[in-house]
Amino acid sequence: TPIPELGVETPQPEELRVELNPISGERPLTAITYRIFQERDLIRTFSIEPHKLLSYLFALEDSYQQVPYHNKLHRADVCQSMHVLLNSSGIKDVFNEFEILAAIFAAVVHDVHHPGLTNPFLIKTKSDLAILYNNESVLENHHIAVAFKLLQADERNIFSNLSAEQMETLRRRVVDMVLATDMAKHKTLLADFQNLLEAKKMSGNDYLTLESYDDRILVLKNMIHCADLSNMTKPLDTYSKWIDRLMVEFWKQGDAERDLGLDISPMCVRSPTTKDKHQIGFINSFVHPLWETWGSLVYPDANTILETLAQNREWHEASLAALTSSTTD
Ligand SMILES: COc1ccc(-c2ccn(C[C@@H](O)CN3CCOCC3)n2)cc1OC1CCCC1
Repeated sequence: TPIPELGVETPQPEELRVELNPISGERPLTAITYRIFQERDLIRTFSIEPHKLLSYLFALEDSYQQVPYHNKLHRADVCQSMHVLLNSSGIKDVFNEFEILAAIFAAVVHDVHHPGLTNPFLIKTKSDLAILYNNESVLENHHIAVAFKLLQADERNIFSNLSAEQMETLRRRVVDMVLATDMAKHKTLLADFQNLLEAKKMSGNDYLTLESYDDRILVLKNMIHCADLSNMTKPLDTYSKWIDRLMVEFWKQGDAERDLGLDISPMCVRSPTTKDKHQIGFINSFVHPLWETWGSLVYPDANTILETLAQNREWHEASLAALTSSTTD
């Protein structure tokens, strides 16, 4: 039976549509994720009970701390970006529905209940989370634990119709992908990705064939990492809104560091040039190398993304030049 467009059968679709509209405004994560699950037919394929999916997504939306950037909007953004990346040319037929379920789920839970603080801050302040996770991928471990804890309630267990073995593999994939969003893993993750693509190029196949679990999850790890670092590849007006949110979050951490008599993290210093300088540095060090590698995998699908990334970097360089010239006048 086809899944009704609004998720549930109703004799008054118009009234329900009116009801649901404000939800998509207040509940962007639920609206986007539910739609993606529907479009990818995941609800039917895995016999997910719609009311359980809504309960779980509502719980995810409500399980967050009031932080300006790492909140449900960012999660919705990463989920939507993941949805698009999964359709990239050259890989759209590579992954099966189990991997797609795991990838969308990982994106939607990847930073649930984020405190708006960085791993280094949590570690140097000897926070409960750092003690609990022994300084190792502290936030990422927390997000995974919260995501699976929420699943334990029967009315939220969207995977109740998966076999034990299917659930075990899904959990493994989700843990692997969310842990891969830890920036501390970036260099290794990208190097492994580049080695894989080099090896595939040597094999001469003009399309990607991925046999082992390790190769397949390596591409998915880089995909969620790309989705997580996709703000800089978006049109400038969207990108600059993300920057403003993130800077408020980082400046608040900087204030906490000062109040605690700790060194203020470089990115958390309130100064007009901080924004541009660090964006340029972050794009050069992390974002461009990653997206350039992704672009070689899905060539030519990411060309527009790479052009937008270059334009955004130039915008920062121009505003930095304007700022520094005005201050030196
Ligand atoms: C719009 O600008 C940015 C947008 C995003 C990021 C950024 C940094 C790390 N990440 C990824 C983590 O948040 C991964 N999280 C951790 C917690 O666990 C889950 C996964 N994202 C950095 C950005 O700018 C830089 C920082 C200040 C200036 C340059």
